[in-house]
Amino acid sequence: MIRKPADCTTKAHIRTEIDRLDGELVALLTERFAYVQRMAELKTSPDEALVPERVDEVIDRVAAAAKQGGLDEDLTRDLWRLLIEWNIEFERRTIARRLGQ
Ligand SMILES: C=C(O[C@@H]1C=C(C(=O)O)C=C[C@H]1O)C(=O)O
Repeated sequence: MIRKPADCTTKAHIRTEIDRLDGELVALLTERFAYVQRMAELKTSPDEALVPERVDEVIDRVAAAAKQGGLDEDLTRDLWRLLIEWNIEFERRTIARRLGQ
């Protein structure tokens, strides 16, 4: 049974819910990454990996959603910047390898 934060009366209750949510977050990040992998298949040059306007658009959107939901905006920007930088490097490496570069 899922407990809302206010219904948690022990640290164990809270850790159970955090572990549950971490599992869901990893599943979502895995699903997101599958689209990044597909993007790397569609792009034809490592130079296409970084799309600065798109990076800004994604980060601005998640930061606005975080702010609206009460999550720290700067934390969200930092997390997504790290995630996207990693994805861009992944795309660069994957495309370069495919082209034998
Ligand atoms: C997925 C893309 O490739 C890169 C990865 C992004 C992401 O993880 O959201 C965003 C911009 C791109 O630099 C894309 O071009 O949209």
